[in-house]
This record gives sequence, structure tokens and C-alpha cells, in this order.
Amino acid sequence: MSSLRVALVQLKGQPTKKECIANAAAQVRLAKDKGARLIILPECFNSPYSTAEFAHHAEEIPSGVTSQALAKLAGDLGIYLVGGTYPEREGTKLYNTCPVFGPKGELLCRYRKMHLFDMDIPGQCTFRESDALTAGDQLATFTIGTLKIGLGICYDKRFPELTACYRQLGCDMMIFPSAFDPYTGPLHWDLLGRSRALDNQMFVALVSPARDPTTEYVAYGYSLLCDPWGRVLCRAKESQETIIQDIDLKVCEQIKRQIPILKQKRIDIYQLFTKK
Ligand SMILES: O=C(O)CCC(=O)C(=O)O
Repeated sequence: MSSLRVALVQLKGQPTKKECIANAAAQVRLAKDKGARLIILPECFNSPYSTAEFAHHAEEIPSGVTSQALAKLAGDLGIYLVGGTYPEREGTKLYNTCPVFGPKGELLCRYRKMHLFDMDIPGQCTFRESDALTAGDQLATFTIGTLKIGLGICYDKRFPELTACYRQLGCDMMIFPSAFDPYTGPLHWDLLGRSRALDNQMFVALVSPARDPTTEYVAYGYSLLCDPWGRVLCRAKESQETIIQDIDLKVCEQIKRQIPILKQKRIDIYQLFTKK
């Protein structure tokens, strides 16, 4: 496999979970019609992004209604579907979870947000996911042919060590379903996406909900896909939109050969290791 068609589906929130799922399914079908094989949804695509709402909307994965719908969609269309994120309930705990469904409708893996979004910029953006959620503690990967893909969620991309751990596992692509806000978005969104791509020489996809100024938490939009050179290959605007891009997987080997930083790390002096 030398090329992969990827779709980043930037979704507008809908009044009910049922309508969110229906809207997502319609956009996924359109992306599949355009030949996409890997289709990615945004963070918290089926509920309001609010600590007060997570418990109400949470479901078990994969038995809940959203997972069932996404699994069927992936199986019917024969695609790899990164199900954005939605609140997951396990026992008494809630997580912000990204499940991935394969072309047979199987759950390939799930990633639970590891770095919870607790931020306080007075007058601009204050959010405390840890009031409602438990942090995950496992990395999660899946493969499409020879391409190994790692998962993170939004705030996770601020922690370079996480993506570097995925690099060490052999990932050539990172996917971050995300929902930055209109204050940090213009400052950090591109920079973080491009930095994680460049310093790990991998493709990086950031997929946001569409901007909707009427919601309590306003998402930034501007979903984008970077290549291992740190270039932005494609970018959405603020409204609901799907961007589709062919990625050339030969670029991964090429840049590793031409700028061999991954081999040149001074592991005699410093080293990164995962504890779990
Ligand atoms: O890091 C940021 O600026 C925003 C993070 C965020 O919105 C999230 O983790 O959902």
C-alpha cells in the first residue's frame, strides 16, 4: 500500500444524539462515495462538550447505541472509521473515548483521553474535564496495511512525549479527534499539529467539530492534516465540511532517510520509555 485516501469529517453539533449520529453517518457515506478508506470524526461529536452533560450522554463501548451505529456503518461501507470521541461509561467511571471500527464492523481498538483538559485562562477559556472524567492510561494503535496509526485526543497533543511514544511503537500517523476553542485555536492548533508531525516525521490529523457560536463550548473548527515534513496538506474552514486527502506513504521512508533524526537521537544521553 503506497497511498491512502483519508477523510476528516468536521461535523456541526445537532440537537439530539440521534441526529448527531444520523448527520455523522450521512457525511461518512459521502466520504466513502469519494473513495475514502480511513474516515475520522471529531471529539465529542454526539453530545454537547460539557462536564455537566457527560454522565447523561455516556454509554458503554461497544454495546452502546453510538458504537453500534458506527460499527454497522464501518462494516456496511468496508471502511476504517475513527469514531471521534464520546463519553464512555465503565462501571462508575466516565472516560472521553475514541473507538476505531474496522471494515468488518469490528472494534479494532479504543483510546481513552490520557491528559484531561483542565485549563483556566480567565475570560477566555476555563474547562475542567477532571470534574467529570477519569484519565485513560493506555496507548492505542491500529494498522491499515503497513501503516501503523496512533491515537490521542485534543489536549493530548500538547504533550510531545505521548506522540514520541507512538513514534517509538512504529506509528507513521497520529489521529487526534479534537475540539480546541477560538482562543487557543488561532495560537496553537496549527503549531501543535505541525510540530508533532515534524518532530516525529509522521502524518498528523486534527479533526474538530464545526464552529457553532450558539453552543456553550464553542469549537474552533479548521480540521487539518499535516505530512511528515510538517506541511499542512489540507485544512477545513469553520463550518461543517469534509476534507479528503490522498496521503503518499512513501514520504515516511523518504524523510527518515533524508533527515535521519530518528536514528540520530543520543540515546546514550537521554531516552524515552513507556511505563504501561
Ligand atoms: O488545549 C487546548 O487549548 C484545548 C484542549 C481541548 O479543547 C480539549 O482537550 O478538548
